Amino acid sequence: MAEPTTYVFDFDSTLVRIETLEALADIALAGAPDAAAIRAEVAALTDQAMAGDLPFGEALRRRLTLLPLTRDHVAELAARILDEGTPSVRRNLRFFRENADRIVILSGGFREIIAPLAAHLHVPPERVLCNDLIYDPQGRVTGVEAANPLSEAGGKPAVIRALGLPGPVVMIGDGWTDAEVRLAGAADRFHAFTEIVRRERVVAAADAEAPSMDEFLHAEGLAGRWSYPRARIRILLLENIHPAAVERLEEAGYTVESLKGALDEDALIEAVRGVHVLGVRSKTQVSARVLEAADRLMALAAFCIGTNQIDLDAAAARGVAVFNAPYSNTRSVVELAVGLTIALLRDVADKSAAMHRGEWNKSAAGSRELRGKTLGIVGYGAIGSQLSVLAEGLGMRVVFHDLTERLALGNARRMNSLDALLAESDVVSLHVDGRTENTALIGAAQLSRMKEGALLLNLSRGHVVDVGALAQALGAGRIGGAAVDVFPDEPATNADPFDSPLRGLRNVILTPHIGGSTEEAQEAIGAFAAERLLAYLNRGDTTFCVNLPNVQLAEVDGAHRILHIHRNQPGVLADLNRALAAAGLNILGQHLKTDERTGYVITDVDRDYDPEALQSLRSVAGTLRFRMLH
Ligand SMILES: NC(=O)C1=CN([C@@H]2O[C@H](COP(=O)(O)OP(=O)(O)OC[C@H]3O[C@@H](n4cnc5c(N)ncnc54)[C@H](O)[C@@H]3O)[C@@H](O)[C@H]2O)C=CC1
Ligand SMILES: O=C(O)CCC(=O)C(=O)O
Repeated sequence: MAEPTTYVFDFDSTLVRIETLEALADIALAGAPDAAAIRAEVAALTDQAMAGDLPFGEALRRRLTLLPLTRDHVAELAARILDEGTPSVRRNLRFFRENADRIVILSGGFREIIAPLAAHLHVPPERVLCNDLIYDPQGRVTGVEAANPLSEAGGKPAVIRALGLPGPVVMIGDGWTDAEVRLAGAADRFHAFTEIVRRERVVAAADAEAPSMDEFLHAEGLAGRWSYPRARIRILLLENIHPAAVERLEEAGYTVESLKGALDEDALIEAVRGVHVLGVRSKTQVSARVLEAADRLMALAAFCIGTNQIDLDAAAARGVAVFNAPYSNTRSVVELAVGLTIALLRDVADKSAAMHRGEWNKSAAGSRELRGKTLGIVGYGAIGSQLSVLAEGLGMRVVFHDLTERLALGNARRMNSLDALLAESDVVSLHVDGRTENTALIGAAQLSRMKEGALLLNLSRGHVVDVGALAQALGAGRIGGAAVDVFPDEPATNADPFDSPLRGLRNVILTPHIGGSTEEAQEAIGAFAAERLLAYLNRGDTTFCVNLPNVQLAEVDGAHRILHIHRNQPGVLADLNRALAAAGLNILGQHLKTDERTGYVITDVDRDYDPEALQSLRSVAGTLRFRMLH
C-alpha cells in the first residue's frame, strides 16, 4: 500500500494572515516615538528574507535585536492568534481536523505563538516544528535556541529530511524558505500560497500557485474531485452595491467584481459570461436574452425589493435561483413618503427655490397641515402598511386599497376599489409592486377621479403612473402637487442625463429613485442579500428565493449534499432515486419541494461513493441544474 502524503504548512502569511515579528513589533513598540521607523525596518527585513534576498537566520536575529520584546508581548499575541487565522484556513477547519495526523507545521516563527493555532487545528505538538524563544530572568527575549536548524538559513529542508517521512511530502507556504524545501529535494511538490502575500520569485519556483486553501485542497484532490474552489466562483455586482456585501462574500472565499453603474442588455450579455452569481439593483434589466448568455449563472440577487427588472420565469426555467431583500429598505421609503407629503402640503420645494433666487414670499396661502387629512395608500404590503402606522401616528386618517386580503392596521379602512380610494383621499401614495399589469395604473381617468387639488406620491415604479397625463393634470391645477421618485426611463448612471414631462412644474418634487437609498438601508440590504446568496451557495438553502421552491436547510455535516433542480413533471424523483441507487449512494436524508413549474430535491448522501457515477443524475429527464456540496 502507498505511504500516505504528508502536508507541510508554513505558518506566517499562510496559516495566519500576519507576519509574527511585525505583529510583535506593533505590540512591543506601542507608543514609542520611533515605532513607525522600527516597524518599517522589521517589515523590510521580513520581506527580504521571504523573497530570498537575505539569509533567514540573519534576518531573524536582526529583527529580534530591533525589538524590546518581552514574555508579556509574546503572550498577548498568542492570546489572539486564533483571530488571525487566514480566511480560507478558517473555512477549511474540517480538512485540518480530519487530516491532522498527515500535517506538519514548519516555521521559523515561535512556539508560543504557533501552539494555540496548532491545537485548534488538532495538529499534535510533536508535528509543530519551529523556533523556541529564549528569555533573560526579567522575561526579555534575548534570541532563539541556536541549536535549532530553523534558526538558520536552509533550516526547513534539513528539518523535513530529518523526519524521514516514508511517503510523498507536499509543502505549502508563501516564502522563499518554503520554496527551498522543494528546491533542496525535501518535498515532492511545492504550492506557493498567495492569499496573503504574493512573491513572484516564490511563485516562479513553485509547482503550483494556491490563491487560497480551497485551491490547494482542490489541486491536491483532498476535497474530492467534485468540489469547486470558492475562489473560482465569480460574483459580479452591478449598481454600486454596498461594501458590506462585497466584504461578506469575499470573506467567504468567493471572487467578487463590483461595478458602479448598471449595464445595458448588450453590455450585460458580454459581462455575464462565466459569471456564477449576479447582483443587481433596480436598473439592470435581466432579460431572457441575458439569462441565455449566462452560461454559468447559478443565482441572482436583487439588492432591493423589486424584482420586476428580472425575468423570473426565464431564470426558473434555467434553474437560476433569484433572491431579493424584501424588508431592508422599507423604513427608508416610508420616512421619505412622510417627509415628501409634508413638503408638498407646505410647498417647501418651490418656496426654497424662490429663496435661492433671492425672493422672500412669507404666506400661508395653500399651506396645510397633515393632521386630519386622508391618506390613500395603494398597495398595502410591507411599505404601504408601515406608512399607514406612521401616518396615523401623525394624525392622518388612512384608507387603503390592495388586490389581496391584507390586515388593516390601527384604524385604517380598506377600500373595495381604487376609484373609491381616489375619491376620498387628500393624498394618494402608491406602493404597489412593479408587475407589468400595473402599467399606467394611474392614468388620465384615475387622475380625474382624485379630489380637486389632491396630492400624488409615487415611490413604487415609474411605469405605474402615466407621467404625460400627470403633467397635464398638474398643469391644469386638477392635482395640487406631486412627489415622484421613480420614472419610466431612469438614467443608468449618475453621469447620464435625466428628462421627464414633469420637469419644471409647480409644486412637483422629483427625486432620483432614492426612496431606499439611505446608508442604513443599503448596508442592511448588502448584508441580507449576501447572507441569502451564501446560504444558497454553501448549503442549498432557498429561503426567500422568489422563483424557486423555498427550502430551509442546515449546514451539511458529515455528508455530501446533492442539489437537483428540475421541471415539475411526473416521475423525476423516482428516476433520480434510481440513478442514486445505481451510483451506489447511501441516502442519509432527502427533501423535495415543488411549485407549479419547478421541483427542488436535496439529498444528503454518505461520503463514500464513486464521483463518476453521479454523472448519470444530470441525464434524469427534466433536470435543470445539478450541484454537489461538501
Ligand atoms: N423608491 C424606492 O427606492 C423603492 C421602491 N420600492 C417599490 O415599492 C414596491 C412595494 O414594496 P413592498 O411594499 O415591499 O412590496 P409588497 O409586495 O410587500 O407590497 C406590494 C403590495 O401591492 C399590492 N398590489 C399590487 N398591485 C396592486 C394593484 N394594482 N392594486 C392594489 N394593490 C396592488 C400587492 O398585493 C401587495 O400587497 C416594490 O415592489 C418596489 O417596486 C421598494 C423599495 C424602494
Ligand atoms: O435603490 C435601489 O436600488 C432600488 C430600490 C427599489 O426600488 C427597490 O428596493 O425595489
